[in-house]
Amino acid sequence: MKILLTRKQTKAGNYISEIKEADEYTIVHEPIASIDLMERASRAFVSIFIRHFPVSYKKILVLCGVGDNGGDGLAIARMLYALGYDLEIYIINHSTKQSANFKKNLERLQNKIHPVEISEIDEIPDFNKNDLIIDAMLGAGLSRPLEGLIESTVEKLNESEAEIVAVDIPTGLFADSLNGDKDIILKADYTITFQTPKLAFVLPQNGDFVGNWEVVSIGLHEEFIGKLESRYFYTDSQIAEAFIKPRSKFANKGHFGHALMMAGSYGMIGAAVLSTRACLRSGVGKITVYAPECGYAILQTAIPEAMCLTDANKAFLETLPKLDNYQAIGIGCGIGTAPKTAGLIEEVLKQVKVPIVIDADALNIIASDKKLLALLPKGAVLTPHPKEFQRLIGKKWENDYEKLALLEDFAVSHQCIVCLKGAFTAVALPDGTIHFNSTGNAGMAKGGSGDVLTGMILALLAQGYKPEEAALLGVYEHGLAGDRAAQLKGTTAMIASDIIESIRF
Ligand SMILES: NC(=O)C1=CN([C@@H]2O[C@H](COP(=O)(O)OP(=O)(O)OC[C@H]3O[C@@H](n4cnc5c(N)ncnc54)[C@H](OP(=O)(O)O)[C@@H]3O)[C@@H](O)[C@H]2O)[C@H](O)CC1
Ligand SMILES: [K+]
Repeated sequence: MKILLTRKQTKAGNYISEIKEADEYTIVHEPIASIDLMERASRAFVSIFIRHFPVSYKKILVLCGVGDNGGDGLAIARMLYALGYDLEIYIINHSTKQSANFKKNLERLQNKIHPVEISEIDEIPDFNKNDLIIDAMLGAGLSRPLEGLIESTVEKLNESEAEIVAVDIPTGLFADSLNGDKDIILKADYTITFQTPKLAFVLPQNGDFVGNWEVVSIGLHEEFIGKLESRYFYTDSQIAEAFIKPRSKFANKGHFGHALMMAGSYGMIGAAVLSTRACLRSGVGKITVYAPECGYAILQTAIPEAMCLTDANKAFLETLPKLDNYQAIGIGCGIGTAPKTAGLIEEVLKQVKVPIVIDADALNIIASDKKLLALLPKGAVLTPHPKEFQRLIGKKWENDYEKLALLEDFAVSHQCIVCLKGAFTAVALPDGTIHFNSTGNAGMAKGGSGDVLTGMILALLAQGYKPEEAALLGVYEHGLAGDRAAQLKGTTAMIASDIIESIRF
């Protein structure tokens, strides 16, 4: 799914809103009247809302601004009222310019519900934990940080224990540009957003404001959206599943590649076990794990399906094995950063001729000797967590938007694929696009999860998936396996081995 922007810089240097353009195109070419598009959006919101909140759940306060977000609020209130919900409407008079759709929806209330107008700070009602707030104050039209009446309303809401559902975007949050440190932004518990995820929603710094969010289609013109030149994407099930290659009935193990996993050191053989097992669970034909000698008995016992080659060194990897017989190579999980291991990494980078996935200490080794960056093969898949990525680029970022710019820059300049791990793992491709992952959960923020991902990506590379596909599909399936594991064990209890046991292809 494309992530459409409300503030996109054109080649000429000015800014446009892709969402507004898609809106206008839909209105003219579907065709549909603007007020009917709002009706459709509001109905779509309600269809999701009623799944989460039954009629007698809580008293609902619908807080409306006077633009189209407020118009949505009025239409949503009318629809929920007709379904029997107990609600009050408050209009926050932040401006004297009411939008045409807002006015029309005010008329459509037909005196059935009488909105309370709020024009002064002392008229803002009290909010408490038995209230369910629908935030329709401001959405995609936010043009400056909050101030005055609307800022005070949001402050009061944030201090209350009321439960909050935002319409489209929590009030005060810029959809795809940086808020100031001191900006007041509504802390929503849920956000139901229209048509496209907003870039702000996938950035960790905004997690407190957006809460759990869901996208609902409002039927904007697909062909128009298809033609937009987007830089940001959201990997949903439709995109990920389209990559999956079916296994032919007459296939044999030779069709699915022979992978080499170079992993482990004394005290970290577990990383070799996890990554190798995850690789096997992800469809590889054969795997050889190359580990220091101390890992031999452990690996042969723990993973009978894998072949094991050992380095002469007992404790860490030192000597380059033959790389000829493999379709893909994985390197880095638990290898440590001994100087001799660093020498091995340099040799691998110089000699590798097949797709490669590089993780953990292999990345740290590259980061500590920047000349190795020049040896990164085109199309290499790198799987750093944020600290490892900071070491690679040699600097810290001030905010998540700067992080995205650095990520894009790195992937383009090194022509490689970077999977920056975290909630909504960001996969940057050599063409400069960034693809945020839709699966996964906080239970995966534990030792070993990254080793599992490396193994999964290695398996896909060995099976002949293009590096871009292997990264996007691997990250998606890894998160999905994590979500299944969380259902079985809970996010606190689940461990990396549970993720492996939940891989399903
Ligand atoms: N395609 C879609 O997704 C659709 C979305 N819909 C809904 O429409 C809103 C966007 O509506 P819009 O009218 O463009 O914008 P808002 O309602 O968010 O706000 C506009 C008004 O707010 C004023 N404004 C802006 N910033 C501030 C501020 N910091 N403090 C106070 N007031 C502010 C702005 O005034 P100006 O002075 O800047 O002119 C406007 O008056 C979208 O979010 C969806 O909810 C449609 O329903 C269907 C299609
Ligand atoms: K809102």
